[in-house]
Amino acid sequence: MSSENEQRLTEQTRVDRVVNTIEQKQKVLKETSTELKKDIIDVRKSFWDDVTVNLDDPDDVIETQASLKQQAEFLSERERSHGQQSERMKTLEDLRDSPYFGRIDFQENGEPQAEPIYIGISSLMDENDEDFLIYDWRAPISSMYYNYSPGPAEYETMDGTIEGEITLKRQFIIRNGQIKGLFNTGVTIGDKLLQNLLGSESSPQMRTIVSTIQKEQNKIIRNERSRYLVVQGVAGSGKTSAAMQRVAYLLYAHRESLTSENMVLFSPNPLFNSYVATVLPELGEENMWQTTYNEYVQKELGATFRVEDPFEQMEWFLEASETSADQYRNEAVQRKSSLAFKDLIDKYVKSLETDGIHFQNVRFRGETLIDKNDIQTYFYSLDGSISIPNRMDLTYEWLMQKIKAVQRTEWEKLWVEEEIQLMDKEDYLEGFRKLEKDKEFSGATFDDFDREREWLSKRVVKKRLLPLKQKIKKLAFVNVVKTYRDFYTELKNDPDWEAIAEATIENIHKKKLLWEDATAYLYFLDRLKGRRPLTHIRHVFIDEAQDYSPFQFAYLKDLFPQAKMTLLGDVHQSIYLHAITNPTPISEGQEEKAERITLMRSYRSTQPIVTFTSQLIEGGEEIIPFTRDGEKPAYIETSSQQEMQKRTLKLVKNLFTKQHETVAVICKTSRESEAVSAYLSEHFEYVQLIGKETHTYKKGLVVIPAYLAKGIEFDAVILYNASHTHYAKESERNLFYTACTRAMHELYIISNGGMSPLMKRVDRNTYETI
Ligand SMILES: Nc1ncnc2c1ncn2[C@@H]1O[C@H](COP(=O)(O)OP(=O)(O)OP(=O)(O)O)[C@@H](O)[C@H]1O
Repeated sequence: MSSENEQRLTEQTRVDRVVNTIEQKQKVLKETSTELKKDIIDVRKSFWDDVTVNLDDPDDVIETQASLKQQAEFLSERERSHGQQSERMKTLEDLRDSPYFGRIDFQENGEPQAEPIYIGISSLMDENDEDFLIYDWRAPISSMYYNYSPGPAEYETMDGTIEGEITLKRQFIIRNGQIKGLFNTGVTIGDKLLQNLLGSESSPQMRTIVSTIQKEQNKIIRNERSRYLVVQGVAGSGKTSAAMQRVAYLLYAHRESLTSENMVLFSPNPLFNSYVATVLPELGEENMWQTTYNEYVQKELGATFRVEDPFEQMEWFLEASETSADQYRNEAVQRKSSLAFKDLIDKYVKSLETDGIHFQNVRFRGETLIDKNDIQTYFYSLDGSISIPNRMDLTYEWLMQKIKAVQRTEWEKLWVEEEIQLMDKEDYLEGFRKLEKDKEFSGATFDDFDREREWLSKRVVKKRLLPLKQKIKKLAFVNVVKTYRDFYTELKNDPDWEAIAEATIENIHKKKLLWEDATAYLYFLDRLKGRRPLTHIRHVFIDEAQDYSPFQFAYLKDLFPQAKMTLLGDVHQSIYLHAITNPTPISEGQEEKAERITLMRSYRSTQPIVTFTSQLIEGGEEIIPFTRDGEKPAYIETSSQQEMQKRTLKLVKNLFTKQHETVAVICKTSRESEAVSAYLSEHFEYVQLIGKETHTYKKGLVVIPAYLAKGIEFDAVILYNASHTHYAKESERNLFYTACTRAMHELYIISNGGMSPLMKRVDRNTYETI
């Protein structure tokens, strides 16, 4: 038998043993889980039997509450354990299928021999719970698997650095408990496992990469030091993948103190959110709070304004002309995203410390209860050294006192009597019952009709005043919009700002806020009313961070003051107007305290595709393609819209004969996507048109605007209408590049008329013309 076969046999015997242990453990777990489940059902059934309910006097009520609480805690503790057992069961099931993917033999200095360390998605102890059969990929010792080739190696533990030598490094593909592939890696890693994975077809759901994490990516995943970790990585370099595995790593490494509730991920759009949502559950971890910056902004401001979203701004930009209105807006976007603009707001807010904040009348039933001028006078009578938000809180308390006084006089008014008359029977009865109960508790007697009336009147007033009190609590008595408008009225005096300020004021009048104004307004609002920072969040992940303006990033830093931040992006994929020529949070030198990691190796696309796409951008020659063969990208020129559509149709048909899972036709705008989708729908049963609200997509044909394709990937991409008139502007280069880099295996570029100037510097030998 060849030594290779021998190796395989020995390893398979070990796999069999491990699978056996897993099955044993599953059996035990199943038994305890069944018992626990039975327990839970019993507790639920007999819940009230074990609770002493006695409401006779206040002491009894407290005792009853305590007894209820105890019983509920007992139940939820059981349920939690049951939940954990189900999780473990699922992990064991995954391990049974594929127990591990790696092995290193490590000889610690001073030890007589090397110990084999097997690495999988979760740890597993042997039958006696003494030795590790599998180490979790996140365990300190496992870091060597990712960081070293055979030779000297070390890893960090709580007690210091352990040094030694790796004498063997082996990769496995195990499916269904059977070894399908086994590769020993030498000093130079010819990563066969990675080769294998990258060659496979795409999926509408992101995959985990734990078995093939690369050294550079591992630095991102296990980084513990930095307050701000900035990753600049070329398209397809595994930034998002690294971010997701980093979340899993942190949850494991700090499992005593960190849960998924302490983390948030900002994604570029809802589609992306669902694209990555399967990674953590696959790794046995819970998903964190996933949102988009737009979602956050809309939630905060949607009740006050119709806030434009970033995609609308993008559509405007893509179709913008040379008119002066468009030019002004372009200029406004650049200015309003800058930190200099934030400083202007700060300066204005400073002036508001002494004068200028507008307030609203506090009104009740159509009448002014407290005049806005009185509120303003009160506010500015407070000590000027107290911050504006704190003075707002004091004003709130003052207003509540006033409301209390109103409450005392209002109940005698006629409307209250009328409302009691109109009370429907249910309400009346409910009030009456409550009254009876109050009587019981207080021992009071309400024998006469008047006393009952008084009690009901007070209730009516209290109920009616509740919404007003709630509004006051939210500081609705501050007229933020008007105060903000004044800011622009002042700016208008500056000739440089006049046109922009005028246009903004007009929008504010219409209750409209453009995307470039949203952060500025939100920031202004917070400076006036104060916002409680989200201190429970300890890790913030910002994907596609190049799309955030310096102002937006500064806002997020204020919102999450206790958090470490991981920013992932690619300067060449900055597609938003504010970011194309200005610095972004991932540009060099933007965040002084940041640690930067640069990823230059691209994994997504075949070598010919990377060779092609890297010529589209400045400095692209430094991108290192992962060696994976494939067809050269193809350029197709047509002479009419109709022909372009027909050729696209033919291409799609042809691509699906090649067993691709996902084929995307990437258009420039949503309007174009709609038209292409309508055309293709005449010939295909299932065409998925992706819009800004789309949350998921399935395998098959996808038509998508380029700016929504950020972060995701497809087996084959057809870049639609890459004509010289359609992708004409230099400012669209990044969008063009982003679209092309979505392709994993095949890329086609189709145009109507001449080729886009953005392709002019691409070497003709690196693509086919068909
Ligand atoms: N170490 C790895 N092992 C296996 N696959 C990897 C690895 N790193 C990246 N990939 C694969 O490469 C592709 C691109 O990864 P990912 O989407 O994380 O890159 P990205 O840098 O976020 O890309 P972009 O900026 O272009 O959106 C994915 O299919 C991912 O699974």
